[in-house]
Amino acid sequence: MSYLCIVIKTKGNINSPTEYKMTRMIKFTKMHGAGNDYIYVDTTKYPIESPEKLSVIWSAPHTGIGSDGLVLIGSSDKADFSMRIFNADGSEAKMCGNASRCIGKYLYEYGLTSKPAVTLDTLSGIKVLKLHIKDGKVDTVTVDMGIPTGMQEQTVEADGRKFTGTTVSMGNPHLVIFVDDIKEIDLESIGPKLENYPSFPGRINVEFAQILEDGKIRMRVWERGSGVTQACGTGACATAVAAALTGRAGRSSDIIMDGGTLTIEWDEKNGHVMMTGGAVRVFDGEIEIINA
Ligand SMILES: N[C@@H](CCC[C@H](N)C(=O)O)C(=O)O
Repeated sequence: MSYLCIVIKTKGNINSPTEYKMTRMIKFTKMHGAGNDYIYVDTTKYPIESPEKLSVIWSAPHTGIGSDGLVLIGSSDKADFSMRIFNADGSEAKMCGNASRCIGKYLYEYGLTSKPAVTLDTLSGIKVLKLHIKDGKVDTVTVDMGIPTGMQEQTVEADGRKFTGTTVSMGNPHLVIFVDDIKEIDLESIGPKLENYPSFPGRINVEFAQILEDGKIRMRVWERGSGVTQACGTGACATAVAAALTGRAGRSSDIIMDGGTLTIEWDEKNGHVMMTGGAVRVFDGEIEIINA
């Protein structure tokens, strides 16, 4: 396991001894789910006051730790633990599929729980995580992502092209667009235009997807508040739902993203979407913040 110590001055002056007295070390863990990487902080031990600001500073690739955002693990009076998720631009989202699996691994492997099923309080309700354990480690996690809502056909225009997609909310909003050849899509150019499209005043996550010959689904994502990421758990669920609704796939799909594959099952009986995939701890670190 690697260990990293980074000092980032968020405010203050090297010549000011008073401000130096106000520094604090925060332990964090960098984790990824299918390449979607976040900085995880256990706020029961390391309370954080301005996560919106820290997410921007810490997520920066060259001057920070580098990540798609910041995830806070906390206590809850409604569930075993709580999760808050901040994008790299500091905006807070209601739900994060990849982070919920990583939290399952974090809680079990750092001894915060010994239960194979954990409840997680999120801004999008309580989620149940089922930990699949192999040789004492969390191998994969299945998350009950709840019932999708807001499914509607939506036509949008960007870079002189018209696209018709399906909106799906998995607690956070997604627009899923199926295309014949995903390689033709310039995501860096089209993504921000659709994220900020006038029809979506709260902005939106955008997925481009292609049905492959073997029935699996190749998907690339532009995430609201973080840009192109290697994977999006809620986006994978939204893609599977959109594919099933439009007759492109059945109720179970493998969604292949840039950083890995997630298996999504949309239960016909109760309408819940179940997401299964891996979670990886990259390294632990310590970072200094100056509260002045
Ligand atoms: N990567 C996430 C979703 C993170 C939040 C999203 N960018 C939003 O603003 O809604 C996932 O794995 O679900």
